Amino acid sequence: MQGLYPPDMADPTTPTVLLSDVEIQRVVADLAHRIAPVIDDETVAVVLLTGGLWFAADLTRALSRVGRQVRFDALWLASYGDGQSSRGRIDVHAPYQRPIAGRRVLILDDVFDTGLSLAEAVRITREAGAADVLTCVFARKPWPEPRAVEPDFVGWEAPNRFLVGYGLDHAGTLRGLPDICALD
Ligand SMILES: O=P(O)(O)OC[C@H]1O[C@H](OP(=O)(O)OP(=O)(O)O)[C@H](O)[C@@H]1O
Ligand code: HPA
Repeated sequence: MQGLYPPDMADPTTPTVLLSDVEIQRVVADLAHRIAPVIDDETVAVVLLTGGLWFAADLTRALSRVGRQVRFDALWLASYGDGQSSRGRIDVHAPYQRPIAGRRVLILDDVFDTGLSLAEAVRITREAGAADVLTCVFARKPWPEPRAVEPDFVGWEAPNRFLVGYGLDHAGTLRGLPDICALD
């Protein structure tokens, strides 16, 4: 890929579009309708940085449009580094900014793959004293065995391919693609 977007079909390394930005916004709006009845304005939406940023920005605005003005915080976790498979160890780069003890928390992430990142986020959140922990991922990838924690809300069941765009990166690149694409 030569930095061109939309894709140059003659380039064999061009990411294949799996879900367009228009379809992404439909999925986000649908998630907001499903989530709104189980949260209130005291709920803390928590983005898992870095990849969850784009989804969390869209979902919190979609929630606002259906009447939910959530609080907001971030947890900065990393497990993939620059590779295409999980290192199996989660590094916590930044903890919560504000106390969440006694609050309902809605954890938001771009993709659920091995499930390790979400499980660690849930563990940290419970340990910080949250009253209740809900989880929502934009995309869930298939996995051969049961994962420790399944998300409460899933926007899109993704194929088992390496995804980029809408926050998903390849070694820090391609997060800003408006569509979700497969690189393999
Ligand atoms: O279910 P898992 O196998 O844990 O994979 C999902 C996690 O992997 C990515 O994060 P990454 O560690 O690459 O950091 P990033 O958010 O900076 O991309 C993604 O944003 C999820 O948080
Ligand atoms: O398919 C993926 N793409 C980018 N980052 C990821 N982290 C887990 N799975 C993926």
